[in-house]
Amino acid sequence: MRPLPDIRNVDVSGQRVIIRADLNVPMAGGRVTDRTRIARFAPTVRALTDRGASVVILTHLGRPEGEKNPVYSTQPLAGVLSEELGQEVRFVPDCVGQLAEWNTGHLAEGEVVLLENLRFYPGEIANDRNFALRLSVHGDLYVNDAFSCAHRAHASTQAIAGLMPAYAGPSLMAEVEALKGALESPERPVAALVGGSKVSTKIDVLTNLTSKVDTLIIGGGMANTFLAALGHPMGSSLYEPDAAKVARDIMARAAARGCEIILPSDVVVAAAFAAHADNCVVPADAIPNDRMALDVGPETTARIIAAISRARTLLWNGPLGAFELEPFGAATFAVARAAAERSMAGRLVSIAGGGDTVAALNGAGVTEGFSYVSTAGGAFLEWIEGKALPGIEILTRNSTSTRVA
Ligand SMILES: Nc1ncnc2c1ncn2[C@@H]1O[C@H](COP(=O)(O)OP(=O)(O)OP(=O)(O)O)[C@@H](O)[C@H]1O
Ligand SMILES: O=C(O)[C@H](O)COP(=O)(O)O
Repeated sequence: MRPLPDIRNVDVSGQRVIIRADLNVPMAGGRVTDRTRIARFAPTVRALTDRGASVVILTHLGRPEGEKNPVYSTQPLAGVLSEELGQEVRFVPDCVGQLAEWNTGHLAEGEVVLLENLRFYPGEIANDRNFALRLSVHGDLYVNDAFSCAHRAHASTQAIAGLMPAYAGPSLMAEVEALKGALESPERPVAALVGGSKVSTKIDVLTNLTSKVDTLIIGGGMANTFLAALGHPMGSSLYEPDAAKVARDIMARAAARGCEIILPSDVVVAAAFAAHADNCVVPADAIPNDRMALDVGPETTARIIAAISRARTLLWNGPLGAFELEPFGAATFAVARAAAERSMAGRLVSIAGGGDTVAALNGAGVTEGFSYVSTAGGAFLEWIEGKALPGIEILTRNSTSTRVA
């Protein structure tokens, strides 16, 4: 990979710097429930304001599908970022157009503004050049500090970087360096644990992982999709019916390549997606019609812990269950504790990533026990897979980046 143009080598004094951050943090009831991504990003802003720049922050939050939806407003993030920075971060209730331009056009040195959710506009995900142009007028330089969005070719991660001097931010660079170091020649056997709910955007990654890892442990909504592909009834569980063929192909490839796949043999089912919902443990092939699988069961948890104790490297993205709802975090927390213990005993290199995955490790109180914790989930998986990430590729290709240095 060609070297990334580093914003730390640029004189930013008096410049308006646009930063693409990933402040897509877990939320509940309009409040931030895990601030890891915000806390990791704050030093990037501070380093720029200390050097005389004003800062315009771009981020998405959730998947509002191109429509303005107050549930996904970035406004609550401004307060949390202000606390982390120890400085006011002004929220601007749009990311393009007159109001946004007026705000970003009148920034004093050292001032910081956070714009409204980029994904309120369809042009963001469409990687639309015109939308990127409308974003680019907010500043003189562009910085991408969102490693966890680097797998997305969106207007704010790719198109904009072709329109103005573009640099990598310090936390993006730190993530790349850390993952390169940890994954260049991982100690074998390597186990990957993939769970969570973003089945359709992550399932394809598993195909290539079967040739990179020795054991593939599948949990969460991802596991439900595999169980459904095996023909098991899924009741009202979250799963992706359209991915059945891909799931079957992955299982066939894994068998051909000698990659062991671990799927749940028992699951915790509940009547509703709610904390303390009426629940019980059933075999994974016997989910009742009116129940949903919200966690893997105790037998599966023990099998996963045993598989991790045979591994020398663990790569983990996506919780095993709906961990944010009591008691459906039991498997995730037990596995997290077991992995952290082995890591601290020097028997395992444990690398985990993802917005909710990090929140789950924080919930289990074991983040410090992991060898490395990335903010990235999908991007982390694609990095392991060996794919070029568009948000990083464009920075290395962009010749305009040297103009201001
Ligand atoms: N069995 C399940 N049914 C429904 N939701 C589940 C289940 N298991 C896990 N989840 C949900 O998965 C979500 C997290 O998945 P996700 O793929 O977003 O992980 P992540 O670590 O945040 O990765 P990324 O950073 O890529 O988003 C949690 O909100 C959790 O409730
Ligand atoms: O949480 C993530 O992985 C990033 O913020 C990307 O979110 P997305 O999967 O909705 O693009």
